[in-house]
Amino acid sequence: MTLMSVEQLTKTYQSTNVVDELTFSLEPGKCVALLGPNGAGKTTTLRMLAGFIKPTKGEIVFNEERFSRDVRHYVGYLPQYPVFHNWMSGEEFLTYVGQLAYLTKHEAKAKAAELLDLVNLSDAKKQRISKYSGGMKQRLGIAQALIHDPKLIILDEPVSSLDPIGRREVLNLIRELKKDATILFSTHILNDAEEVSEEILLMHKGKMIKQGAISDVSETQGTTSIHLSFGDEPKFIEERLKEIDSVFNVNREEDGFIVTVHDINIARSQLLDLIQQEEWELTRFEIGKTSLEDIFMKAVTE
Ligand SMILES: Nc1ncnc2c1ncn2[C@@H]1O[C@H](COP(=O)(O)OP(=O)(O)OP(=O)(O)O)[C@@H](O)[C@H]1O
Repeated sequence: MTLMSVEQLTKTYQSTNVVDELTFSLEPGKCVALLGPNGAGKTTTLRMLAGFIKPTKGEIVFNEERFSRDVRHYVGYLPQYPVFHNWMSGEEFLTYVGQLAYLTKHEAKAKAAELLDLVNLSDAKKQRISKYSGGMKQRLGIAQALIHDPKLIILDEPVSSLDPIGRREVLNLIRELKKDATILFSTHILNDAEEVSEEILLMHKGKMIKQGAISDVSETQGTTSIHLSFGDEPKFIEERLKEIDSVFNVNREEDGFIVTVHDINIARSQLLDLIQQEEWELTRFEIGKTSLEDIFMKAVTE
């Protein structure tokens, strides 16, 4: 079953399609990372999905039905630059937000306590928000997005501006939340995507250039690399390596060679046979997988 499907979603500003015919769907219970460099159109996409701006063209369908109510009933949203009333305490702020979401004061207080516990801020609930660290503010922002028990949680760059401690706190929280929620978050930091999400949507210049499970996306990119170093560089080594049929490419590096190969098992034995036969002094033989970073760089520079 699909939680949300998006078809040909487009936003045009001054005759430029900053979001250009995106089609994808979100499955319930998954954590999906929307990746892309600055200006790719991530924020604009998320704002349309969260119901804050209208698409120029295209369709957003929730739970296989046309929205019967305003999409904001189903979606919790943390903007890239959340604004808080810094003079309030975390507890006061969440109670206030709860009342804005039509909870009674009593319900709002109970919900605030539940959420403060969930985002690990119970100990700081009486502190003014102005005293919170960046990570604490982001966690409060996430709690605010959860006030009406949304089906989908959308987080715009939730960790990009945080120091390593804040980043860790928020990534841990996302990992907790994804146990029983569907999360879509944007980032330009690939490690964050690899760490907590199962799927990626990769955007560039408004277009979707790659999408799918992280494992599939890395595998479909095909090649694997082997880093080789030698004590004394053997003569004609580059030519000799290129002669091997499973070798796809050889690049010279400062400390040896990066050999990209088609089939790692065949390449490993062919390379080791050659090295043994020639008695080359091998000092390093390291297999590397194509990382999400490589895929990203390849996709955005194509
Ligand atoms: N209201 C607007 N009017 C005109 N252009 C806009 C508007 N909002 C966004 N844009 C343009 O749309 C493009 C995509 O912006 P968007 O903020 O969605 O990108 P992003 O991927 O979120 O980037 P970042 O990581 O920098 O936030 C940019 O070129 C931006 O200048």
